[in-house]
Amino acid sequence: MGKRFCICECYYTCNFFIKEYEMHVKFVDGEQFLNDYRKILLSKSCYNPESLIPQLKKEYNRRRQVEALNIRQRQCVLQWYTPRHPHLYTLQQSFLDSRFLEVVEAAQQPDQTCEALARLLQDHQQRVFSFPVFTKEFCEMFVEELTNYEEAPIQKSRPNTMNLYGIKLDELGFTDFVSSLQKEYLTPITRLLFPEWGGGSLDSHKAFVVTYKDGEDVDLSYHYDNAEVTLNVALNEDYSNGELYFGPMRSEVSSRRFGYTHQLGRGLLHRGQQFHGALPITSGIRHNLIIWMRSSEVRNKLCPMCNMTPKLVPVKEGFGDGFTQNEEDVCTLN
Ligand SMILES: O=C(O)CCC(=O)C(=O)O
Ligand SMILES: [Fe+2]
Repeated sequence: MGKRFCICECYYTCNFFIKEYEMHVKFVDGEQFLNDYRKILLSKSCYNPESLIPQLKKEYNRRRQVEALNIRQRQCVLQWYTPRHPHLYTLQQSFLDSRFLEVVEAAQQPDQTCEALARLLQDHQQRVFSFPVFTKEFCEMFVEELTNYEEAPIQKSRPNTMNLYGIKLDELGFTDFVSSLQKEYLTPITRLLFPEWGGGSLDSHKAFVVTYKDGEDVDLSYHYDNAEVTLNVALNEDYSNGELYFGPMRSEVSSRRFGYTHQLGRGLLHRGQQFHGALPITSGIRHNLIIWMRSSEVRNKLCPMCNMTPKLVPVKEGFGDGFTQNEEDVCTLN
């Protein structure tokens, strides 16, 4: 039976990020917004919450048209953008660190256990693991490709509401690359490390590159991802500070924190619902590849963004937000 990818209806009104006040809000209209948030905004010294409404309205309208915009953007890239390194767009084993290939092979052994595999990885705290992913040569060429795209006179959409700078990899044409990486190399590992988060049934992703740079974004607020499992790979290291820090899972209460310093080519795997943030960089530019990996089996039961049974809205192209619906259940009005 065919499956259609979907978003949850909450996408249209929930989790609008207000960077100045580091807040996620619900936005249906100005009246609801002021009723719900005036007090809390005042407590954060925001004396004119009305002034936030235009930017929220703009985001509300963008989300209503996002599918059409994405399709148009991709067509524009296909028509106008000349890749600097075309061979990078198809994943090749030579891009991958030999130690990563060894881990993948070990993970595929019939009797492999989570504990034995975890011993081959660097086990930080709270089930956050790291291991080499890409070669230095690949990272350098990939950053050249991203910079070339960034400089091309084409309008770009931004990764998500929290990251205002960076590149969406679907738009640039890396969807198949990321799907192969997820299916052939990462799933054998996540299947063992995160079984309860659909590590063995990851069936879609949202991948982007975050860029931190003086004068643009320099850090990232504390948050959890719209993902079951996240891979975060450092693509360069010529910058200072900008460490990642982790807190508890969304469902836990704990003030425990630990930090992680990125290393070129090294990837970090963590559960999407584990709180984390990035400290400010103080010089240079930091590029990281982020893959939000999704399991429809898990998220179809509970939307991680509204924490309710998702209200499914099918999309025409792409993975939506990783929810699925049986083709025959899709209600077609046109
Ligand atoms: O900057 C980083 O290393 C983390 C980025 C991140 O957590 C995200 O984009 O979801
Ligand atoms: Fe994140």
